[in-house]
Amino acid sequence: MISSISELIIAAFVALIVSVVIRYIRYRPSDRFPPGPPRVPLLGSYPFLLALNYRHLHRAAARLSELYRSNVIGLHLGPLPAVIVNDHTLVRQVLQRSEFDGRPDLFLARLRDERYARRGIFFTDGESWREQRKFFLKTLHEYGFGRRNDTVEQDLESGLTELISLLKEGPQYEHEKSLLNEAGYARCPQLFFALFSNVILRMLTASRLEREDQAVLFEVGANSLAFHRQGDDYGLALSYVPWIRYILPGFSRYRVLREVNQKANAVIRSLAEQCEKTYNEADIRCFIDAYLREIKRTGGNITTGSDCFGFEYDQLVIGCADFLVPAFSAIPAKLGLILQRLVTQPATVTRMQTEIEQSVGQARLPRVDDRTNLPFCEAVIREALRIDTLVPSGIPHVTTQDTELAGYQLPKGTLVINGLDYINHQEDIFPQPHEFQPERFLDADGKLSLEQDKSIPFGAGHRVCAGETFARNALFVTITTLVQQFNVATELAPDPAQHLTGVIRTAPDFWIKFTSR
Ligand code: HEM
Repeated sequence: MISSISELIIAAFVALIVSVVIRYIRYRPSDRFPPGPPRVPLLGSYPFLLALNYRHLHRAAARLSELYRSNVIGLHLGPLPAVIVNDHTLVRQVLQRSEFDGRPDLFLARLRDERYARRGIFFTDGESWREQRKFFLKTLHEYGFGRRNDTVEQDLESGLTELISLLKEGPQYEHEKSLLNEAGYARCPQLFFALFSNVILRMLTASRLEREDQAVLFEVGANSLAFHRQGDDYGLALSYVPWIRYILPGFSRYRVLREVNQKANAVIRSLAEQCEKTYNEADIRCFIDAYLREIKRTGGNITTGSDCFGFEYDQLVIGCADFLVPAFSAIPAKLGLILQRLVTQPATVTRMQTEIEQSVGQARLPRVDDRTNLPFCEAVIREALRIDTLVPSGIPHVTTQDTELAGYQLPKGTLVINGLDYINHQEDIFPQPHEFQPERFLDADGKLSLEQDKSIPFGAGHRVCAGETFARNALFVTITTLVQQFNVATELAPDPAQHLTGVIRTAPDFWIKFTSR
């Protein structure tokens, strides 16, 4: 009798546990939450994504859209409810509606800061983000960021002249030796580490580094690229279960990520200290001076470590990193992807060269102003930005209130992943989406048609990429200069299927031959 009662209790207990586990696994925040995979304790739906495609989570997400026949997928990343939006119209809505302007609190972002606080522009939100983004953009704009500006364009041209000399005459300094091999092939994307960071450096500090002093730029560039490559589309499991760093410091990639960020921050800190030493209220020379003035004005020099912040030193460091890191690695990575497309498209290169010949000639290098005169070259870069979307899943947003999307209910705090790579290959908008066709952005007269370019490589709305204009100008001037001066070839035909997905898409390091024309 006793034993049958205890068996009954055990059976009831097991049934209870099983039902709790099933309810946990199948949990949805509401009946109107989008369809999607179940979740497991701690990691949420991460293991299902990894099982579908552990190298490229945006492709796993595309597969989920097929499996659930839905362009909005509901799931959990760690404990957080999340949706993946794989539809052009809906992504536009997300980017335009202010209740989607939040950023999730990711540990990947926190580990960039000395005190693990949320700092910078990329990964912050609310009033602090709004105030800081406005200040950074307005002040950097004064120093030429994101607009036509003679100093910026001269700096770009100086950098390109140094690059041409390196490619034509070979390395002159120790740090340049690893950029070219004995057969004269150049290493990509490392070749471009100094080019754009040096331009941003002038805006931040009022001076650029001469060619002989640029070793530090190549070092920080390598760290920035490592940061971008070590992440994944959604910020790694480490972002959602930060304590796994104590158990698996290597596997979770905590150690390497923390280290590369600390190295980059140390360089920025020393730049800020140099500006501080010669700071003169009556002579504001650069962005860092302007920021230091703001720190003094608001009395905010003491770094609080709290998530609400104003003008303070740590914010200066991470905020500057938000502009330097993409200049170090996002634009070089994108250049690598464009060059890989060009080496397999000789007819495209010839057409670009003819256009440059007719409009610019050989006597001078192409300039930002030429963007309107070289519609085919501009279309090539736009097509490259579309086909190899640099940030395949955008940067995650988060809902700041309960809301709905396409009839689905999303609670406040839902992570929103914009499938930028998915929508930039949406067949109804970009016919033959996997074909490289710059002509898709030209009208019948061969003029660039912005209306026909519905791609969204930089996001849009309030959180649109803060460096879009700078990046577009930099890519245009660099690619047209290289094509004007050189023919390009690689030993092995590059294969887009080999691309790596971290925070951004990169081609694995490769060697490219620039032959003078
Ligand atoms: C080809 C190059 C680049 C591409 C494709 C790109 C793309 C993007 C994308 C997709 C986002 C996220 C938008 C969103 O949250 O919806 C972003 C954000 C951002 N980008 Fe870029 N980016 C590039 C280069 C740059 C450069 C060169 C800079 C600075 C010098 C920069 C600075 C930023 C900043 C600060 C944000 C965060 C904006 C915010 O959250 O308010 N980016 N970028």
